[in-house]
Amino acid sequence: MNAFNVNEHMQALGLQAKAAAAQMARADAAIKNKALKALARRLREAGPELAEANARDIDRAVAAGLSAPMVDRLKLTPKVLATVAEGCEQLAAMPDVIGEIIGMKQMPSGIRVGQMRVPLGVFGMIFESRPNVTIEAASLAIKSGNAAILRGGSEAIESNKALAQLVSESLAEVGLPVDAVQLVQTTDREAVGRLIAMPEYVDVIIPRGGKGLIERISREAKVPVIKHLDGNCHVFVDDTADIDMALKIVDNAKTQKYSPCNAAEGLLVTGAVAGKFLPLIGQVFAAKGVEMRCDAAAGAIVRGAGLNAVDAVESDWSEEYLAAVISIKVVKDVDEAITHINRYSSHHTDAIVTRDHIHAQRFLREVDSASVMVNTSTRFADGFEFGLGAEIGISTDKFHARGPVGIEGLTSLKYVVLGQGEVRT
Ligand SMILES: NC(=O)C1=CN([C@@H]2O[C@H](COP(=O)(O)OP(=O)(O)OC[C@H]3O[C@@H](n4cnc5c(N)ncnc54)[C@H](OP(=O)(O)O)[C@@H]3O)[C@@H](O)[C@H]2O)C=CC1
Ligand SMILES: N[C@@H](CCC(=O)OP(=O)(O)O)C(=O)O
Repeated sequence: MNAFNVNEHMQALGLQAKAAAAQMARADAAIKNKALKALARRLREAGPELAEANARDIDRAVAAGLSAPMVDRLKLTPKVLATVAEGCEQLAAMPDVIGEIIGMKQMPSGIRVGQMRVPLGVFGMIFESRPNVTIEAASLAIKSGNAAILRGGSEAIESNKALAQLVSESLAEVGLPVDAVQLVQTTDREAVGRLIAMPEYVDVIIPRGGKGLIERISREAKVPVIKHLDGNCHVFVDDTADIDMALKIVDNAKTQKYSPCNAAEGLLVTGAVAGKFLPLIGQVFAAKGVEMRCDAAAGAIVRGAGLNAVDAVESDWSEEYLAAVISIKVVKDVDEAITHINRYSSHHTDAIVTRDHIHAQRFLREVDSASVMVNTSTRFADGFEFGLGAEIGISTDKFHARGPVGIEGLTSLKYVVLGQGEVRT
């Protein structure tokens, strides 16, 4: 048997994706929607092959000593499958934006100028070991008329192969090219190196992951990149905050799930309310086993309430724990909070809890993050929650797409010009 050749494999995926992209770009909206509904049906009716593939991934992850939240992220429970199936159906029900022409205006020369929404072409996506993302990316690729080459996390390879099979069957069922969504069949990271350096086939790369991934992409990518990076998200409790509301929000932002990029990793509290708020949230955290890494002022209050605190070091302010740990700092006012966030946050999502309209407005304008929130939890930074139907991920880039990326983020606008024989003088 021939040895698996990564280079040849990636070359083949690229070539096939390019051909499929042309067909997807002109595919009828009704056919794409039919494929999405077929995929939803297959996910709901998935047989033992999928469950067995997922069990193999989970067993391997447990044996390798992966943390509980990371193993959790791998699981294709009936609820996860129902949610992704529902996501496909919701996308099918959404209007098709491909081919839409907007802003048509008559110019003094007589020509009419507008913009048409078109797919990006082929996107390559590298993402974490969360198999539901395979379906979210596949369904968004179909709806937006793109072709996708997907490289999921190595811990999820078996589940991803089984899911990719369902996607292929759904595309084939409605007569769309099966190569519109392809999964990289190896966990060899050399494949990532190839995927990000094939400008002849790939129009854009969407990396979704932590710093190591991004360093490699920034060094080696030869195609445009929409970065979906780490989330060092903050909640700032202002001096006029409703304390009960702040408790609910901070608790949810930190503890509802520890592994997502939109979970809070830093808590900032103004000195005016720290004495009241920190003992209360400290009790909530202590009961849930959340380690509190505090600056001197916060530590004194937390310890004064009879709770444990760890002294924060400089690196804690930039840390994305993805675990039951939070950094806590007492700040003087909204200015210090904004300065701290702009210096240490990963520019993903940050929230203020306040009753002061001016402070809320300043936070929204001055915090330089993809999503800025008032009186709610950072956990809401999500395409589904923002009404996009589904999401490719949360872009921490400023260009092309920022924040949760849905259908429109996978498209661009080209100019269309309609004339009646006008020429330029
Ligand atoms: N902004 C967003 O939308 C999201 C961001 N994230 C972020 O992702 C991180 C958590 O996921 P985690 O699994 O730890 O992320 P990693 O960055 O470790 O892995 C993500 C993907 O990148 C690959 N990868 C990582 N490093 C390299 C490299 N040097 N060369 C080639 N491929 C590489 C991994 O492959 P392999 O399996 O081989 O390790 C995996 O497929 C957090 O920082 C989180 O915030 C997560 C979800 C959404
Ligand atoms: N938008 C998603 C975030 C997804 C996410 O960050 O995933 P992961 O880091 O793999 O746990 C949500 O809140 O559900």
